[in-house]
Amino acid sequence: MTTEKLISEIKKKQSFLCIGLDVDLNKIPKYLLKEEDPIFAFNKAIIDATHHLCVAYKPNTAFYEAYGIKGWKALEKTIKYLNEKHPEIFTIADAKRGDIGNTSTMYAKAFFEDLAFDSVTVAPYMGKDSVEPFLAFKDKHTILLALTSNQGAFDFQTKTIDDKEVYKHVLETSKSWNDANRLMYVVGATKAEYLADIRQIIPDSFLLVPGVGAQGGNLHDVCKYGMNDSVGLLINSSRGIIYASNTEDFAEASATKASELQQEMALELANYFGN
Ligand SMILES: O=c1ccn([C@@H]2O[C@H](COP(=O)(O)O)[C@@H](O)[C@H]2O)c(=O)[nH]1
Repeated sequence: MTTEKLISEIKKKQSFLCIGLDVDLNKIPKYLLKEEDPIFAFNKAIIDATHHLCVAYKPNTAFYEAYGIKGWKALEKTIKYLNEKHPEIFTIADAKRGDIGNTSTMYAKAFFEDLAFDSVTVAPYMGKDSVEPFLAFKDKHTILLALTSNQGAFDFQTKTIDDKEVYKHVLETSKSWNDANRLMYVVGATKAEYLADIRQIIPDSFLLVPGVGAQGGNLHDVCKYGMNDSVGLLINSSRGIIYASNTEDFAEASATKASELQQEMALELANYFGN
């Protein structure tokens, strides 16, 4: 999907919500466990109930890999369902990959060609030759970890090298790479106070912002410092939406939570764009 199409969907739906499909079989309603594929049954119900409220879905691959072949099959069915039923929705494989060049190419083939995701998250620490194989896929997006939402972000990402924080090196260096116009960046909602500085370096790039909801990040603060003239934000919530209930009303309850966030987002868009 092109960035222009993503922006037009955001404007149409008045939403820049990304719903995280992080399926834990211990947390889904018990009666779904009787289904042949409980993970897909859960995802399908969540997607059917929420697709009009969000512009992106982000399955974190860990939650599928943990269940072996059955989990991977459920991931395949989920992305196929999204691509067939909702091609207007941006899809993110949250896989945090990146390796030497020929290996990165195989990761990119797995997520872009085989599974047909629109984007994949990639760790930047092996450098340019580990990221450019992902960028070589012309109609796809690579989402580079910049400043993550967890406490461990302070272990390396905010440390300084040559008087500059490591996450700033990631932003500045990567924006000169080939096809950098298709780079997006992960910045945690819990790090909203860094967004003004981040926007100085990458004013135009899209940011994937996890950490609203269960991790306590604040949507208004993210918008205040992170929104740009193209909106420039995809704000993710996973547990806060998909586990709103673990009884038969779980899909309806997820739609209620998603709708609350969508309404907040519509207000933020009105504040910024003045309509
Ligand atoms: O910095 C990061 C990068 C990725 N994540 C992932 O996003 C979701 C957040 O889930 P919640 O349940 O809304 O907390 C999850 O898949 C993380 O692995 C992140 O949280 N922070």
